[in-house]
Parts: sequence; structure tokens; C-alpha cells
Amino acid sequence: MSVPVLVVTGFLGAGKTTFINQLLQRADGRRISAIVNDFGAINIDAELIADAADTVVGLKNGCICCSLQGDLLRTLKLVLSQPVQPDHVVIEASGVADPRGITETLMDPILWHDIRLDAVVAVVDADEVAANPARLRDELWRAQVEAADFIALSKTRENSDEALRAELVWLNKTLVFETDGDALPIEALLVIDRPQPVPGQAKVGASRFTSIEWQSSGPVALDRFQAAIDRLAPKLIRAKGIVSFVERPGQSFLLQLVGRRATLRPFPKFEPDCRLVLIAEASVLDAETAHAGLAEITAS
Ligand SMILES: Nc1nc2c(ncn2[C@@H]2O[C@H](COP(=O)(O)OP(=O)(O)OP(=O)(O)O)[C@@H](O)[C@H]2O)c(=O)[nH]1
Repeated sequence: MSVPVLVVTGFLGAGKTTFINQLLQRADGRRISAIVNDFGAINIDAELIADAADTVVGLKNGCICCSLQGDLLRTLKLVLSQPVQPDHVVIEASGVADPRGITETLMDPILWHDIRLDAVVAVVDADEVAANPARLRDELWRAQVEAADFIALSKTRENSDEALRAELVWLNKTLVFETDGDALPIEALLVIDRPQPVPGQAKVGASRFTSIEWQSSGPVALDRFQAAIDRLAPKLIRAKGIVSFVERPGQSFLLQLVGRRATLRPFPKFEPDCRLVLIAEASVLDAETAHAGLAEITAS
């Protein structure tokens, strides 16, 4: 029996990891393995996927829709060769991925008998689209939405945009549910049969984005950290990381920044060292400027 695979796609910071955690919490005894791709060199998402997953494998420093396609195949083989096979595999694409690159990889002959693609879900950030309506015309955003069988609308409590809903209807994406409110239609997500994708379609490249990693050994000063992030934030699409502050010994914090919104929440595990991933359009922020800004956090 082939193992069904669910691909979760969506723009940077849309809420893919949050959605997968909701799915895992409702797994009802199903064994679900998760493969999580972070575009940056530091894989934070794999850590944020709840312990509820049967196995979590992180693939970092590249995108599984293009440069890491071979790694995805090898990881799938590994996941499927466990003594007890999973009932489902969930793949979290990176926010810069064109899901067509992933669905094509899943059709590779070396996996034909082992897996089958069951559904692609696109998580769409209603709040971000309301704040930035140009997103509706973004070619990557559209590639992700168009490749999806289901749309999960996130952050609808903050903002629910009629133009977005109209666009989704126009794109014929009717099975829409809201991660903020609706109960997750887990049965529909995990058992659907879908037509297999057509190989060879042109894909949107991830080279449009740049990912900047920053690490420091030991806690940093809160005011410097905030000042550096405030300065860089207008140029960022996404930032996330685990940080600790000299002012708060023994406590780590999870930074989440998506568009205009940033949150800093206590992280359940203490990690004295800090690590951060920033993602921006390559035309808006270069690595040198970003590193110079981040260096101010630890400058003496
Ligand atoms: N209010 C609200 N916040 C959400 C929702 N979904 C996600 N978030 C928040 O949005 C931020 C990003 O969520 P993630 O789940 O990490 O997004 P992601 O798509 O996995 O991010 P990348 O992998 O970096 O592209 C976090 O601060 C989440 O808590 C939602 O439905 N409502």
C-alpha cells in the first residue's frame, strides 16, 4: 500500500507550521511523519512542530522545490524505511517554494510504489493580503494557490479581506476553511484522491529571495536586539528565531515576524545561544547590509 502524502505550501510566514501543528494535534492515533523545509540554514520549523509527529525531519539551507529535490527523495525513502511505516507523510514546503517542483519530485519512479500525492494545501494569510493587496498579483503567491486543492485561510480574526475571498473563488478554490475558526477537515485532508500532476510545467524560482542567518553565543541585550530588528523590519518579509536576553536569565524567546507584525513569546526550552533567520526580497535587502545591522546587537 502506498503512503499518502500531503503537501502544505504557502507564502513566507503564512502559517504553515501552525497549520501542521493543528493537524498533528487532531491525528487521532494516525502515525504522521513530517518533513519540514526551511529556506535558511537554521531549521526552526522542525523544532516548532509538536512532538505529536511520528517523525520530524528537517531539510534546511535551500528549497525542496529546486536545489534540494534529491534530498527530499532520500528523506522520503528514509521515512518510509522505518520499522513501522507512517500512515501519512506531511511535507511543509518552504515559503519560497513553487509546489509544482515538489509534486513533480513525488512522481519520481523510485517512489512510485511507495507514496502517492493526496493533496496540496495552501495556507493563505488573510491579514497580510489585506495589508498588501499587491500580493494577489505576486507570481509565487499565485503559483502556490493555483497548485492547491484546498485553501486554509489563516489570521482571519485580524483581517478578512473580501478581495482575497473573491480572488480565491475566481481561481476556483472553493474548499476554503479558516485556521482561526473552522474545525480542521482532517478526514478530507488526509484521504482525498487527486489527479496526479502534469510534469514539466514552468516553475517560479526561489532566487528572488535572500535568507540571512545570524547566531550569537550567549544571551544578548534586549534593547540592542529590538533596535536592530526595528531598523531591519521594514525590509523584511519574514524573520524567526530563538533568542535569549541578559535581562531574562534562564528563559529563551521565540521571535516571529511576518510583514508588519512581530511577536516575542517565551520558548518552552532554554537555549542560551541565539539564532535567527531573516528573509527578504533580494532586491530590497542584501546580506552585507543585514549582517551589518545585526552586528550592532553584539558590538562592544
Ligand atoms: N492570529 C493568527 N496567527 C497565526 C495564524 N497562523 C499562524 N499565525 C502566526 O503567524 C506567525 C507565522 O506562523 P508560522 O506557522 O510559523 O508560518 P509559516 O508559514 O510556517 O512560516 P515560514 O515557514 O517561515 O514560511 C506565527 O507568529 C504564528 O503564531 C492564525 O491563523 N492566526
